[in-house]
Amino acid sequence: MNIALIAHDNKKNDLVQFVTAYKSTLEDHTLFATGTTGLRIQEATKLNIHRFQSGPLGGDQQIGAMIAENQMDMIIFFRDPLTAQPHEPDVTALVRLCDVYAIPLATNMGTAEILIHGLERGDLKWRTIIHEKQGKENGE
Ligand SMILES: O=C(CO)COP(=O)(O)O
Repeated sequence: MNIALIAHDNKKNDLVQFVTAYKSTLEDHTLFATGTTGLRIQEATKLNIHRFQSGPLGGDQQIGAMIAENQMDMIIFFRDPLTAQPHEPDVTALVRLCDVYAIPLATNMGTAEILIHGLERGDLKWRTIIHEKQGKENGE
């Protein structure tokens, strides 16, 4: 599965802690992140992560583009609900695209726990079917 990891500044420590706790699950997947979040996670866990631009510089939009191509299977995005973000429209657009494409999205640790356990027990297998269907439509 392709999984995106994103956290606003006040939530980065929480996400690093979360990814460290579930490293053995997450290392079986292809991980993506916005710039600073990805760096923090890489430094702490040594996981292999494809890093996009920092959020305010377009990282959320780059992840959104992958969603629009149906190439992102799950998003863990620890948002900071108490701090205004200069790129709030990008954040809103990312969340919206998750709804457009029915992509599982956790915006806090409580939901992220549930998504990870769902991932571990195969609840996201339907995404593989979507990818296979998409491949057939593209003649692959
Ligand atoms: O701002 C972000 C998400 O909206 C996260 O970006 P960084 O990971 O670069 O801090």
